[in-house]
Amino acid sequence: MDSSEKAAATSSPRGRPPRGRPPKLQRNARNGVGKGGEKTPHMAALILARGGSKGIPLKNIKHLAGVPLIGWVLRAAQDAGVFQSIWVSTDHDEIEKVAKQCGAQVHRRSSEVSKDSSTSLDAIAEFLSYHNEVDIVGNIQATSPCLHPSDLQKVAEMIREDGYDSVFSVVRRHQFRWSEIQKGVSDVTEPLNLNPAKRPRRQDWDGELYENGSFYFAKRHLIEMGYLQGGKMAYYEMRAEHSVDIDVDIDWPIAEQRVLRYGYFGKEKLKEIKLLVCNIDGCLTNGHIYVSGNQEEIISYDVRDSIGISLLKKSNIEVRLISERPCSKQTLSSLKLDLRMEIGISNKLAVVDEWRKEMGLCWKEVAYLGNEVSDEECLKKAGMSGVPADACSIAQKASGYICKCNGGRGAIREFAEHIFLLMEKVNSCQK
Ligand SMILES: CC(=O)N[C@H]1[C@H]([C@H](O)[C@H](O)CO)O[C@](OP(=O)(O)OC[C@H]2O[C@@H](n3ccc(N)nc3=O)[C@H](O)[C@@H]2O)(C(=O)O)C[C@@H]1O
Repeated sequence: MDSSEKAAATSSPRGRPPRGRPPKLQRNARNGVGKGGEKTPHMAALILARGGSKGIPLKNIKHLAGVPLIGWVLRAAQDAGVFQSIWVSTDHDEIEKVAKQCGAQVHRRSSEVSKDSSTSLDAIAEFLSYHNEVDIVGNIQATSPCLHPSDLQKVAEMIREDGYDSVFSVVRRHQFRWSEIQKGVSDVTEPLNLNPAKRPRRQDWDGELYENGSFYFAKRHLIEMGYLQGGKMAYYEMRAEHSVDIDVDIDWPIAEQRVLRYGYFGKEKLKEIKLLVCNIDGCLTNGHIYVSGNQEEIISYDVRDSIGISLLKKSNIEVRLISERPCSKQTLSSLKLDLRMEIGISNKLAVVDEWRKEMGLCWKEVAYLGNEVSDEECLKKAGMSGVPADACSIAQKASGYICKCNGGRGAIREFAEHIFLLMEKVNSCQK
């Protein structure tokens, strides 16, 4: 358990009696806690991802730190191990494709619940009307990408064990609020949650709880009555650093930094990278080969990539090249990259495995940049994996990072920077 997970486990969910309109629900047998051998209620994770988004076009699948936005929460949901099914509800073909690549099932929703004016509740209710098997829905918002499986496990327990009907995420803030000055109504402001004569210090004040939009869990009956929050309600308090809400486009770069520092990168702990293996055609080059009259191969590469390679070497990360095609060694050596390479390799996994054993490394210490079907196994095994933006979909699916740059056009340099960023994360966790 890393330090962030440990603190998340100590987050304090506290139940509050419902106030105001939401009705109190009767616990029924179907949603019961499993006494007397009843079947475990079906808890479905549901990520709403419509195609039209206000600020950022196709926001839900835009790459954030190399991963499509929905990919971050899908990974957390999958690794939480508490859901009987994991769904993306969308009205868009491209989002459907990406959701399936990320391992989710897809509910194609109607245009009525995909409008700018449609609420999340409309879309969740529609999903439920098509899925009778689902008893509890965990609506996880892709716009909060720093979610961890441990958060979801805790909430599932609150619903299954403690009998809550609905649980939603909140974050604690220490913010002083002031009333609005409104022309003709009031021309002065008043403190709303502080006494200016006794301004509390941060450590003397518990702050206030705000919905942070990360997730909303609710039982079927509640949603069918038109509520996402109600019945026996509780909140789940998330750590402030995990609480990210991408609302407007200026939130995007902040979220990217946050996710690199505090996001969830999978079950296996990241290790320091010692070797980067890079496929030649389509990663080092753009895949084009020009053949001269005397059968000489001419390839092109990007100087940014050779800079990336020297930066990696300076950081003591060895770089090696591999290729399925018997490329011209003469052409490659004229690039003066001074890298060890193996060409004409039908089984890349066997070669990379040999290399890592020779260097005394485990797979977690190996990074792999590939773009083809023949790279799939290495991408899956490597501690860090990346593909250029124009890699084939099989390689993209197997990879943890999708570059913005194409192969032969800066992808190595970009992947190198991603490795350096993650190395900072590894090192800061070790301190
Ligand atoms: C559960 C709920 O009410 N969510 C609303 C949230 C929530 O109140 C805040 O996050 C709290 O901080 O606010 C909204 O949040 P937003 O518009 O960013 O939507 C959050 C995510 O849900 C998807 N979505 C939303 C509504 C809908 N009918 N279909 C969808 O696919 C979006 O694409 C996005 O990935 C808002 O800003 O108006 C609209 C959302 O509907």
